[in-house]
Amino acid sequence: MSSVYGEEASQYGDDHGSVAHEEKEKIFVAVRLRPLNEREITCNDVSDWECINNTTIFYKNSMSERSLFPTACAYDRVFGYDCSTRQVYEEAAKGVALSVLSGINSSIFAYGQTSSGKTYTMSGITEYTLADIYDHICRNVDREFTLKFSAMEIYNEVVRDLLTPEDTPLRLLDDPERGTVVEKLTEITLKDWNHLKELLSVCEAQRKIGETALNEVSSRSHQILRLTVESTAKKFVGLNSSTLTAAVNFVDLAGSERASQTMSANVRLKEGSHINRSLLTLGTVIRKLSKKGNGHIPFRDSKLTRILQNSLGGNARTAIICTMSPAHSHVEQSRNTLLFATCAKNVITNAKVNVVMSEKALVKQLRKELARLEAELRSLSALAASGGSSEALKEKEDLIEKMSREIRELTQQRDLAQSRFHNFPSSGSWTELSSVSSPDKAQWLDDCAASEVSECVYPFRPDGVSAVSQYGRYGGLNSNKLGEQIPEPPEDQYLCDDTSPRLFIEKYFGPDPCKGWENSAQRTVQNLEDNCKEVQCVEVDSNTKSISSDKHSSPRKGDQESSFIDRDHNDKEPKQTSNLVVEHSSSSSSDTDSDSNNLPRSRSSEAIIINVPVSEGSEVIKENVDISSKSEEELSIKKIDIEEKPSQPELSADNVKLLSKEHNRSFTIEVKLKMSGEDCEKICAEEPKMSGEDSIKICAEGEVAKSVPEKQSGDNLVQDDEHTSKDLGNFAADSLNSENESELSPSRQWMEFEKQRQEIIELWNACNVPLVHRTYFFLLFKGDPTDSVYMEVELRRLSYLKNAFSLGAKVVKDGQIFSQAASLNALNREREMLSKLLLKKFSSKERDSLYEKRGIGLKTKKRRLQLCHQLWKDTKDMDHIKESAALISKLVGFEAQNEVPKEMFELNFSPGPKNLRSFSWKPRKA
Ligand SMILES: Nc1ncnc2c1ncn2[C@@H]1O[C@H](COP(=O)(O)OP(=O)(O)OP(=O)(O)O)[C@@H](O)[C@H]1O
Repeated sequence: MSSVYGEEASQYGDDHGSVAHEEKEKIFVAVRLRPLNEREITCNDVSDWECINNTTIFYKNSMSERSLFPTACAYDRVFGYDCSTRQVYEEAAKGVALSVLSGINSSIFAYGQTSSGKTYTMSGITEYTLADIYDHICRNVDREFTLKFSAMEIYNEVVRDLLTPEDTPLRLLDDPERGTVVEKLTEITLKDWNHLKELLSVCEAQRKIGETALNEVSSRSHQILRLTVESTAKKFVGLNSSTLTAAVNFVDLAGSERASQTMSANVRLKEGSHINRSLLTLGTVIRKLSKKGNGHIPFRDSKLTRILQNSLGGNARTAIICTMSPAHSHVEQSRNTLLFATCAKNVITNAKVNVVMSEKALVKQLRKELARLEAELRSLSALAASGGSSEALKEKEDLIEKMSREIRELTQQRDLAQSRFHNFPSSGSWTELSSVSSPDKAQWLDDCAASEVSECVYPFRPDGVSAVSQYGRYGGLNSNKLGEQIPEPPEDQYLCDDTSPRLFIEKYFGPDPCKGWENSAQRTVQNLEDNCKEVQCVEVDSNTKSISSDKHSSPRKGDQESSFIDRDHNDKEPKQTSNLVVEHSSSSSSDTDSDSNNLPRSRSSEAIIINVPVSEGSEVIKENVDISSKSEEELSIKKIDIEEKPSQPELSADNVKLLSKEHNRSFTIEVKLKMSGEDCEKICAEEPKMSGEDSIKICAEGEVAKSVPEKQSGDNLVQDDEHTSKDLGNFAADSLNSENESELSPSRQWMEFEKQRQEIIELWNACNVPLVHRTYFFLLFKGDPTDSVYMEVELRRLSYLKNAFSLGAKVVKDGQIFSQAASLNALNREREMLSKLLLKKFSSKERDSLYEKRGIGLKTKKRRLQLCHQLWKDTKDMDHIKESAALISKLVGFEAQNEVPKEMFELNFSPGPKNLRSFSWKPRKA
C-alpha cells in the first residue's frame, strides 16, 4: 500500500504523457448490520435481515408479509453483525479515505436510523484512517506533510465549531473557488498523533448528545470532522513547486427517527424534526444526483447538503456506510435506509487530484500534453492518408477534429500561462529568463521545466503566489489508486429468484430504481399515522415554503407523487428571458390576483421585495419589459431609485409608474428580474451599495434574491394580508436559499402563518377532520416562528388527504379504511360525543344562550347536536372559528393549553370511535 501512496508525486505532471483530468466514479455504498441489542432481545424482537454473501442483504420475513420491497438487495459490500469495524474500514472505507494522500478529496459518511451503529462505525473508521495516514507519513520521509484538522456539528440547522467551547453559530459563505465555506471555523495544524487524539476527544465531548428511547447516547447533530493533508516533495519545499492538497471528511449523520419510536418530546422532538428535515434534503439530493440529466439539485435546502456539496457528486471520492438494526420492529426504517443506499449507488462523483502548481510546472504540463496530442494527430493523419474504409475514415476524421479542438484549447492555455510567465515583473531569478533571447525562450522554458527534478526551480513571482490547478494524473479510480481493487457492483447478486439484476430492479423499483424509493416514500405518506407522527415525512422545499394556495387547496390529479417527492418544476423554465414585472400587491382587484398568479415565478429570477410609502389607492401599470437590452447603469439606476428615493417609487420612465393618490400608507412592490448569470454578477457586485439592513441571497447558479426589511405597520399588514401573501409566495420561493427561515421579517412570518392557517382551516373542513384536532391545533399554533414545521406537516397531509379523497382513494390505517365517507361518519360520531359533553360541561342557562346566539330554537329537537353541527362550519369567519375553538376546548378540557409544550402535540387525526378517547388532552410523557 505504501508504495502506491509513495507514487502520488509521480502521478501528475510527469511521464504519463498527458494532462490528467477528473475521474468519474460511483459512490461506494456499503451496508452494515449490527447485532440485536439488549433492548431488542428483551422485547423478544427477532432479526429480520441477513447478509447472504459479501454484497447481498436478504430480508428473511418476506414469506409472511406481502410487501413490494425486494427480498434481497445488493450493494458494493455488506457486513453482517459478526463483522468488525476494522473489517468495515478495510473493505469499505480505507480505499476512499486514503485517497486524500494522493491529493484527492474524500468523504466517508455513516447513514442510518437512530441507534443503528453510525457513531460506533464512524469513530472506528476515523481512528483507523488517521492512524494509517500517520503511518504513511512516517514511511514517506521524502515528502513534507502538513495536517490541519477542523470539526463542526450541525445542530438544529445551526453550524457549531467543535474545537471551541463557544456556542456561536457559524455562517456559511459562498466562495467562488472553494464552494461553501464555514466562516471562522477553527482549523488547527496538527503537531502529532497525540495532538490529533486530544482534539478528537474534545470533539466527542462537545458534540450534542441526548437520551432517547432507542439510544441512551443518541447523537443529536450531524458531525463533520475534516482533515486536510498538504504534501510537497521535500526537496522542493519553499521553492514554489507543486503541492498536493486535499481533505477527508468523516461525516457521522444524526439518525433518522420516528418520533413515536424514540418517544420524542420537547427538545428531542424538535431536534428530531431538524434531523429528519436535513436528512430528507440529503435524500432528495442523492435521489436527484442519481438520475441522469438531474437538473437542479437542491443542495442549498439544508446546511448539511450545502457543506457537503463537493462530497455529493462533486470533486471527491465518497463512501457511504449505511447502518441498520436487524430488528423486526425497525423494518420500515431499515427499508428506508436500503432505499437510500440504492439511490446513492447511482451517484457519480468527479474526483480530481488537487494540485497547487507553480506557473512553471503548469507550462510544462501543458507543453507535454500538447506534444502528445500533436503526435497522435500526426499518426492519425498518416493513417487516414493511407486509406481505409469510409466508416473508419469518418471515425478518424472525427477524432482528428476532436483532437484539433483539444490542441487549440491547450495552445490557448499554454499561451496564457506563458504570457503570464512573461509578464511577471523582473526580480531575482526572473532576470535570468529575460536575458534569454525571444526565440529561445520556449526552449528555455522546456529546459527549465525539465530541470525541475534536478532542482533548477525558479520562483516566478516575488509574492510567491502560485497558480491553482487541478491537473494531475493518477491511475483508474475504480482499479487501484491505492493498490486495491474496488469491487464493481456484482451483476448477479440482487436476487433470490431467477430474475436478472436489471429485471429485478425494474420489477421492484420500476424502470428507475430510485423511483422505488419515491414510491415507498409515497406509501409512507399514505400511512396516516406515520405521516402525522414522523416529521421525517415533511419535505420542505421552495414550494412548501412558499405555501402557494393553489398547491394546497386544489391538488391536481396525478400530483400525489410529485407533491411528495419532487417540486422542482422550475428546473425547466428558460433562464435567459428577461423581463421586469412590478406588482402592486395592495391592489385588490381579482384580475390582479389572477395576473399575479400567471406571472413567471421562477427561482431563476431575482426577487426584490421593497416596501415604500405610497398613497392608498395607488395603481400600478404592469408591463413586461425586455431588460436584456438595458445597460448595467440602467439597472443600477432602478435599484438606486428604489433605495434612495423611496417616496418616489417610479422605477423608470419606460416600464412602471405608480400613480399616487390620497393617504400615505405602505405596501409591497415586487420587482422580478430574470437575468443571465452575468447580470446577476453585476447585481452581486453592487451589493456594497445596498443599505446595512439589506440581505443579498445568492441562490442557485445565476440567481440573486434580495429582500429589504419591511417598514410597514401592523395595521396595514392585516389589510394587505391576502394580497401580499402572493408576493410572499415568491419571496418564500426565493428565500429557499436563505440561511434560515428566521430571515423572514416577523411581519412576513406572521402573514405567512395567517395564510397557512386559513388554508388549513379550509382543508380541515374539506377532509372532515375531527373538531377536537382542529381545536387543539388552532389553539396551540399561533404564529410562533417555530410553528412553521407543524403548519407545513399539517398542510402537506391535508393536501394529500384531500387529493386522495377527490380521487376516490381510500387510505388504510390499522386495518381501517379511511375514506371520505368514513371520515364523515367519524366526524358525526364526534359531534354526538361533543353534544353529550355539552350537557355535562354547560349549565342549562349557558346552553340556552349558546342556542340563541346561533339561532337554534330553544325547543327544537336535538338542539345540542345542531349546535355541534354548526361548529367550525364557517371557515372564512375567524370570529366563528375562534368561538368554535373556545367552545370545544371547554368541552374537552383543553384549557391549560398555554402550559403544554407544542412539541407534545399529537399530530394525529385518525377517525373512528376508539380514537375519540384520545381527543381529551393527554400530553405524552417526555
Ligand atoms: N456493529 C455493532 N456491534 C456491536 N454493538 C454495536 C454495533 N453497532 C452499534 N452498536 C451499539 O449500539 C448502540 C448504538 O450505537 P450508536 O450510538 O453508534 O448508534 P447511532 O446510529 O450513532 O445512533 P444515533 O443516531 O442515535 O446517534 C451503542 O451502544 C453501540 O455500542
